[in-house]
Amino acid sequence: PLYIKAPYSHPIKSTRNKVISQLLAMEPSPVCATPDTSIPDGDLKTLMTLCDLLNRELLVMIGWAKHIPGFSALSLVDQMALLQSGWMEALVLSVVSRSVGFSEELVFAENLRLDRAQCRAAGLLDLHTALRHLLAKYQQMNLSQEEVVTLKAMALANSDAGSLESPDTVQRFQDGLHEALQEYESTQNPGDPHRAGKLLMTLPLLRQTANRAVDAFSRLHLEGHVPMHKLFLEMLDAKM
Ligand SMILES: CC(=O)c1ccc(Oc2ccc(O)c(C(C)(C)C)c2)cc1
Repeated sequence: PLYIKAPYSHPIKSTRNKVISQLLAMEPSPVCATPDTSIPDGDLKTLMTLCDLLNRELLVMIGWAKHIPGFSALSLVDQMALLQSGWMEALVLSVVSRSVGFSEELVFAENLRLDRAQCRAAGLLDLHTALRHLLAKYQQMNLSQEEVVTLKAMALANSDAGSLESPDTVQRFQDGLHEALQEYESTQNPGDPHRAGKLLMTLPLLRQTANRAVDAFSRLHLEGHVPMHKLFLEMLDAKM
């Protein structure tokens, strides 16, 4: 196990938690922005770069979900239903967890960080405001990487997709993640018996923030100035 100087000089306890170890192992490395150098710098270029980034993040997420313990036990129909309803929450949680170390910016990618003014210039002020509100909450909580990956999986599992083929199997999927979180917190944060509950109580604001992001993109799409990828539009439609 890795030994680093913790405050009380205990070695970092490697989590025996199989589910969380699997989530950590399968966490995809952050997607990088790939600006199209043929487009001159400007707000439209920023938007198109972000759109391309999001499209690749969606593809990565679909591959990631299969590795969440319990997800593959679902029918393909239910797997797609959870992805279509939970994708925005999972992506929002990713960008928020990447941005916690920054006071003003959103870290969409390591090579694409936008502050409030840049977001406003690109027509994303609503998005920036909504994300920073959620970010403030998570900044206070000082989330571990284990907690981030577990919350992302829970956001997908708990995304309240309509018309599931097998609600019982989804419930068991949720229960497995909940049990993993409980076990993790009881061993890693015994000093705060409410920690697991506090994390679950951030999910309503995550849901609200994701819905605000969906609204912002729907407005952007209706304005029609910026091309959007087909997959993104399909996933956006699934949220309407
Ligand atoms: C024009 C267009 O389609 C578009 C514009 C901005 C945009 O910005 C984002 C990029 C990645 C990303 O992960 C997120 C969320 C965190 C909000 C999901 C937003 C995405 C798509």
